[in-house]
Amino acid sequence: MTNPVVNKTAHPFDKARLESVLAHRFFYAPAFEIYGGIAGLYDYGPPGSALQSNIILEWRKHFIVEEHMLELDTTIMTPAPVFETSGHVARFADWMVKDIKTGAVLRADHLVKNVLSARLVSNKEARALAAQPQKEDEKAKKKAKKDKGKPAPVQLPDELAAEYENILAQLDNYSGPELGELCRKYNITNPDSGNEVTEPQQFNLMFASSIGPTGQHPGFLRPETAQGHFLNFSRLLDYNNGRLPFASAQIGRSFRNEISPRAGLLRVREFTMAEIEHFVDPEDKNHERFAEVRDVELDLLDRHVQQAGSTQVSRMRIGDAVARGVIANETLGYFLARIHLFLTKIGIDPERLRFRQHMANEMAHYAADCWDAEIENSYGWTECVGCADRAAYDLSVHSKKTGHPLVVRAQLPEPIVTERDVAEYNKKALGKTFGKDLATITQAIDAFDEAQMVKLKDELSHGSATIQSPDGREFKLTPDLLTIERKTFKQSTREYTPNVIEPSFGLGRILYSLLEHCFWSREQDVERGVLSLPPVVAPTKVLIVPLSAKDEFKPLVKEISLKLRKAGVFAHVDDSSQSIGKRYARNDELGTPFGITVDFASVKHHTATLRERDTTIQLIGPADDVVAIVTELVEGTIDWAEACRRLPVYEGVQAE
Ligand SMILES: Nc1ncnc2c1ncn2[C@@H]1O[C@H](COP(=O)(O)OP(=O)(O)OP(=O)(O)O)[C@@H](O)[C@H]1O
Repeated sequence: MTNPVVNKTAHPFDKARLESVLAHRFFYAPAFEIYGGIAGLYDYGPPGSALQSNIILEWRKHFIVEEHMLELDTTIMTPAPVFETSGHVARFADWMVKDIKTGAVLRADHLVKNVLSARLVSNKEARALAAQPQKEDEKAKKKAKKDKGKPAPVQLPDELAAEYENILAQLDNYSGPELGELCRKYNITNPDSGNEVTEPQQFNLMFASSIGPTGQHPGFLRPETAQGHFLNFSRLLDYNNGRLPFASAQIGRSFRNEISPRAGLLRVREFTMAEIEHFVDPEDKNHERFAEVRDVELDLLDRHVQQAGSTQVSRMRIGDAVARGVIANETLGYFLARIHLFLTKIGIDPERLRFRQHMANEMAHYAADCWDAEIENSYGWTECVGCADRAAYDLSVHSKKTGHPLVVRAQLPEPIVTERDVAEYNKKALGKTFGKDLATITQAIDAFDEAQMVKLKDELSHGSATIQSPDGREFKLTPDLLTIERKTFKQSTREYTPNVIEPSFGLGRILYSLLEHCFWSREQDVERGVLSLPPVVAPTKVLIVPLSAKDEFKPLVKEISLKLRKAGVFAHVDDSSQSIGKRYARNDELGTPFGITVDFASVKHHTATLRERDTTIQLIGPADDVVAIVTELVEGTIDWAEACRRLPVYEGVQAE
């Protein structure tokens, strides 16, 4: 028997139904609800927390354990100078506009996107309507009734629709003033009120605070975990025996004062991130394990395609994408492939996953290349993981600011021997002639390049030379004060600032997209929602269902529970008075992949039935075999088809 096929597309995805399941089963809910709630803050309930923990567990295995990454847990509260140096105080901002009458605040790029997308949808509807002969049948009447009060769709001229498509394809490439121009040019107003909006202004997204009772030390809640990695670079390097490349990893909370958080978990003000900083030699960005992922195929949307106004992806092997220069280097390509493998392993639909390259204006000025893993959900394509080659920016700025060298000293395989002219000073004579300007003179000469040194040597050989200090003063030098000698230098180490490749995951966005991708309704009953979460992330792996709460079932239920616990399988006993069918239905909504039923026959023969969530097929076997098989299913060492080969199908009816 192969894996039985389940028709998950029998009913179109029903978002309202999913939302009701998520609220009803308490996956997550608005925080502080009984105080009226605050936009962008959510609490996770038992299944949501367990799902997030399981995603994190898998993330740790897939990245930290598999790649020997150095795990960190750095502070959230950060003194202001850190973010002044990193550029966040000046630049970690979004463009916002205000409704000129109501004062309502909107994010400028989201406003343009929402209004133009809505106009394109309306245009499509109008064209479809114009192409159809007007029918007065029951269906048309019903639709007219449903649409009552809705504005009639508006058809756009072809060129205007094409302009809108082009703008939307490269929306992230516009600056604030350009977004303002778009609002004026295309008459974009606040959709809630119809009022005009102000010119875009920058709004910094960091939550400001102060550290200590005096208020003397301003601080911020971190908007990402990255700075904690950079500031600890020297210690990490030391921990790694001074060797590169290596990666640090951190899972923790970040905070962003988003302008108008909407779209549930997709745009919140406090969220969990999982970030990796992979430190690499700028002269060698090849990756030791690249061959392992060379054949992984990704849907890529490169910047040239977007800048030409298209969103057409190309499916490419990661090996080819790096070889053709579509992706800047092997290390970046390696991580894109590993991100793809992780997301699909936890249940993201590969057909709804793409990698979009940042356009020129969108990318930070220091970044060498940047790709976002975007997942399609009912809100559209959503960035869930950013993956950037940040070059040497972060380590360089912190090192410059603090004077602490954040560099690597690598032993060269062969020492480099060079010859150069250097100044030999007669410091006694120089001090006598120039007094406290001695240091100014020697520093100016030591900073000379080769050509300047040759010129100085030549002039001195003719009797005297005049040099200029950085503050513009001139000093006349003679051969008794200094000579220029040719010297040989041997360099056996190389000092450099590493480059950083940074994959940065937002767990809430991944978790929500996963819930959408896994949700469907049973063909025979639209009310019966199912979350087909893979066992690896499912909150509960096995539901144990005795026929009733009667004492006679208890010993076997206890025995099976204990054996599963010993095997490390998270199981839950439901001995409530509801029918078995209802108990299974509840657990289908919670995403529990397997059920073990204990009935009178089980007690008598020491057997149990094993039910699979998606197919609802039940197998029967000795209780110990069922425990062993379900353990393997949960660990992913066998699939359901293999379980069906090992145990006979149960033909009874008790469970559904
Ligand atoms: N407000 C938010 N709510 C939830 N997740 C977020 C939020 N902002 C960022 N993330 C997550 O953190 C990841 C890395 O953050 P990054 O700074 O690259 O996002 P961003 O480019 O600022 O996102 P956006 O453009 O959508 O605001 C994102 O890919 C996303 O998964």
